[in-house]
Amino acid sequence: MIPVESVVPATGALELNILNMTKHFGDVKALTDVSLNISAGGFHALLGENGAGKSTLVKCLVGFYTADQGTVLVDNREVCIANPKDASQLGIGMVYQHFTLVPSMTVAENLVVARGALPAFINWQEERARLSDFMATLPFKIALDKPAGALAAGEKQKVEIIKQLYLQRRLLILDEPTSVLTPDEADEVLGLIGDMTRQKLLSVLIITHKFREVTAYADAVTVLRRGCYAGSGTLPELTTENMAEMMVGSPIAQDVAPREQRPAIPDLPARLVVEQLLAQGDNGLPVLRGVDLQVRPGEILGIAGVSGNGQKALVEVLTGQRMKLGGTVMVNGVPFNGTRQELARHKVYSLPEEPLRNACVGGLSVVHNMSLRNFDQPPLAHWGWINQRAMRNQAKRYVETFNVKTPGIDAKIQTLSGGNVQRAVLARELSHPVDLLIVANPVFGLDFNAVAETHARLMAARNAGTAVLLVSEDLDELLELADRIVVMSEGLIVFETSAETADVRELGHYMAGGHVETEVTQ
Ligand SMILES: Nc1ncnc2c1ncn2[C@@H]1O[C@H](COP(=O)(O)OP(=O)(O)OP(=O)(O)O)[C@@H](O)[C@H]1O
Repeated sequence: MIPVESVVPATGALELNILNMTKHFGDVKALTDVSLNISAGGFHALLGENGAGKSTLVKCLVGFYTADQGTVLVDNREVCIANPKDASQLGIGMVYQHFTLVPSMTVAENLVVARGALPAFINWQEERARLSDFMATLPFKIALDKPAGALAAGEKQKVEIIKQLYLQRRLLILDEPTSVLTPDEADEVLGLIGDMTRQKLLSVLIITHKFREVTAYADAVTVLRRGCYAGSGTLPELTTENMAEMMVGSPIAQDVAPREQRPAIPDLPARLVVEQLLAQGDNGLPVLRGVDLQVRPGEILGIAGVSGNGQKALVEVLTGQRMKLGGTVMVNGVPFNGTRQELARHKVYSLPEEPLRNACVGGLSVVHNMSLRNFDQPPLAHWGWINQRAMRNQAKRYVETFNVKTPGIDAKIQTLSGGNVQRAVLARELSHPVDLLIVANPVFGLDFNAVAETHARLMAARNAGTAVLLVSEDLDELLELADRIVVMSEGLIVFETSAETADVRELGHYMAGGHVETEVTQ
């Protein structure tokens, strides 16, 4: 085996082979004998259902986990990647779903610090000049002097990618990199990376659930199923159906009922009424600046907007996780502050963004997380006594109905794959009669079957009379599911349209910061 230092070549895309990689977590076999080849300059997609082992494979590759077995070849030479530093020395970098920037440092400082091994004295003039030259080679612009914490999610993700390019990576691993980007931003970023692969400057391994991205940018795919190699092939030869079939055996198409077949929205008073809502962000600056909206029973109100425009704070205020500074929130005609009692009384359920962080206790078991909403109520509790068996039975039912892949109901929820955490929270929040449902990016990280299932569940809830507030950065999702769409920009609702007659370009205009000074009507 060649020591890492002697393999590091100058620059240029690297060829990577993973041979027979196996990884266990206790009794869970997350990877079994998986092999994968990425050609130099290849744009390779790694596909698989939630829990198939994709993250485990790339984490083994970058030295975050140690595989139990397996060989990694870089440019046909065997290497040992014992930790992320080894991967970095080989020119292998990773962009995660979550951000790794230091919020209080500027973009320039983040880029320079990422280089590591800094001199005692940093000549900022030189660094700035070098960074400006580098930025001039990129098609998108980011203000180097802005603190990373002040950037919107899409911009942060661009900086994460810029950081990897600045570090002259030879293989870039992208783990669902476009989840927080608009389709245009995604095309911009993937287009740039695609150009670099064609020039043989970079090889790419991308994990994505979006077939559109695979067909538009990848030249090869490897598919995992239940931790095993399930197939591979090249594009454009492989169709979306071929890939879906490899992922699951046979694809399930669960279509959402077309708009015209939906029950009409009952003529009832609004269930959620928000007026002139004000709130501050974590940085003390206004984040909600007078939000007005209403949602009626049997209606889905879609909130469109580029992330970072107050949507997260709105969900937090409505679910009692952030204080409002002014305005009113009424549910079923009475003031509502999102306390646990009020949530239960008015049957308000929610799926916030990043459910592992915002809707779960990571170190608790699946069964306990699934009981967080009702552990102290019948049938799980009587006169203060918690019935463990009832709690376990509820969890087993949820796991089965929502097809949550977990080693068992006693596993810590933080050990489930991202998509399965999402399913577990959906199961908890959607298994009761729901009067008001507040969901933010509900299919983030879900595989295609789970997306169809989740959309069908949201639509079923709407058709059963639930008032649904759906925050989504995915316009297609909003156009498919919502009855009305409003656009949120800089903490305000700036535009409203019926989803049926919505004009995507007009929505895009307001999402990009265009304003209109008209009253929003219901
Ligand atoms: N740290 C861990 N401890 C225990 N089990 C784990 C751990 N990490 C992953 N697993 C298990 O390994 C399996 C593969 O998970 P992994 O996260 O690799 O899937 P994935 O394909 O990336 O899924 P997703 O699309 O949902 O992100 C799952 O059964 C998961 O529960």
